[in-house]
Amino acid sequence: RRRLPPGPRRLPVIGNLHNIGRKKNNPPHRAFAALADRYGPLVSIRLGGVRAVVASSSAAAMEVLHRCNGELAGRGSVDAWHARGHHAHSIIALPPRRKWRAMRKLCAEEVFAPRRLAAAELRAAREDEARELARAVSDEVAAAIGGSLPAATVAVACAVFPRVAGVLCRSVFSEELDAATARKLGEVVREAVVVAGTPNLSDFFPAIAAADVLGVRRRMEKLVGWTYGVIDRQIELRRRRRAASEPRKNDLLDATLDMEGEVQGEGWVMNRDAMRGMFMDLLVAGSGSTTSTIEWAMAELLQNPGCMEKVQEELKRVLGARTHVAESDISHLPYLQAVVKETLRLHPTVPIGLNKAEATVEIQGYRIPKGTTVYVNIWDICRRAKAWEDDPEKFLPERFAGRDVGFLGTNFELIPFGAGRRICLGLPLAERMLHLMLASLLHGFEWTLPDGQVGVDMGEKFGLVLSMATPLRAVAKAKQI
Ligand code: HEM
Repeated sequence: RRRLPPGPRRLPVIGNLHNIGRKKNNPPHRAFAALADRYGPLVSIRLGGVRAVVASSSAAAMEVLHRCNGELAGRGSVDAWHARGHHAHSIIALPPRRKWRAMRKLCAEEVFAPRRLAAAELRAAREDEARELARAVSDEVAAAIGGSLPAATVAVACAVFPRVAGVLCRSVFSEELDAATARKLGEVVREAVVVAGTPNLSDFFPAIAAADVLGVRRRMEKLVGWTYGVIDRQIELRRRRRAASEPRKNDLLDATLDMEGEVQGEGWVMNRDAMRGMFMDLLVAGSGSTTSTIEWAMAELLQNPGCMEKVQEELKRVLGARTHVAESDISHLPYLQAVVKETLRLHPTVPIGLNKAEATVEIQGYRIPKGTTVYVNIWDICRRAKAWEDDPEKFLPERFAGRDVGFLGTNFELIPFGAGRRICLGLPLAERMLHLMLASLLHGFEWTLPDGQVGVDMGEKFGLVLSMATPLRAVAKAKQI
């Protein structure tokens, strides 16, 4: 008999909103995991006026992101993305039709294609930003020693964010941001991912979305407006340079300006709004998730001194007397790669995938009607999958030794970047930045917890990006290489 997946009892009007609420210590990915414990890998819920299904096993994820992906690659609606009409030009928010395809293709060709990533100037930019990260920490250590302290206490995400933003801006605009703008962008991104990711009444009761009861859209408008301002300045700068016949940069910005004003099919035009939408997605989606992953990795290593020692020994062995890490080193650093995989497994910074059924499909014998929001609980799958039954909650990079399990979207027990048609667009760049920046932090310094601190607060701050609730501060001491 065709039927919906099982699920908890619904209350009038709110449905199951009380099951995912805004309760502290019970963010949606954990609340969904609790429902999966009780009802199985496919759970039916109703969130206000929205019918939804949560997929929480690698087998269910494979159905959603592979077998039925043609029908399930739609995007659930997030009202915050409507701020300043951003959703109409956002790769993240657009339905999987021609405009979304064209924008993805353009970014893939101009930024993320192997040929572009291998270009000498872009590789140099990434290595340069990783060196800058080490230099910024060194400066803090030197200042502490100058002030007669033996080492510096570093706010890890604050040190990493400007360098990640630097890579993104250099990859997209061939420009760096000045220090003040990079710092402010860090604050804006941190706020935007929480504002846009927190459960919002407007998402569950679309009929009253225009009232913006919780003020989410209004808050988002300010953040989007500020980021558009940064993007507009880059566009204007390039326009002036092109008008002055300066040499082309042949980057994504040049490619979009070449297309400006042209009708691209389905009636959409490459104009300033389309550029703003596309560039903002790359800056915001790329910077927050990458920075938080590096911060989680450092937090895990600080609490697992054996792993810290092992990864630093590997770096020392492979790099020898060299002080800086090159991208070509990464393939010789299998333990570092395992540390990154294990971090992404335990702390996938995009914890929940947000799909929408564009047609009715059948999954594991259940019927998923057209229009259903299909959540993929990436966080739960990465901890629950049978493949991790050997203490899945433990940080254990060794579990990857001799195992051909990657995060490229083919092993459904490890899908921190999603899979299928909407797999993370920035994956190839994220992968490079994660290894390079983490290696730079680990190779140059001894890291410990601040004096008197026992353990790290691993509490999570839920949003579009799952970050550390208490930003990590760690003590860096220059290392003899
Ligand atoms: C550790 C870093 C990152 C993680 C864990 C991550 C994870 C994800 C995930 C899970 C998705 C959703 C996939 C789905 O809907 O099924 C996604 C989408 C996306 N990511 Fe990433 N991401 C990271 C870095 C980046 C970077 C560096 C960029 C760009 C510079 C980027 C750009 C995007 C975009 C544009 C999308 C939307 C794709 C679409 O809807 O078609 N991400 N990412």
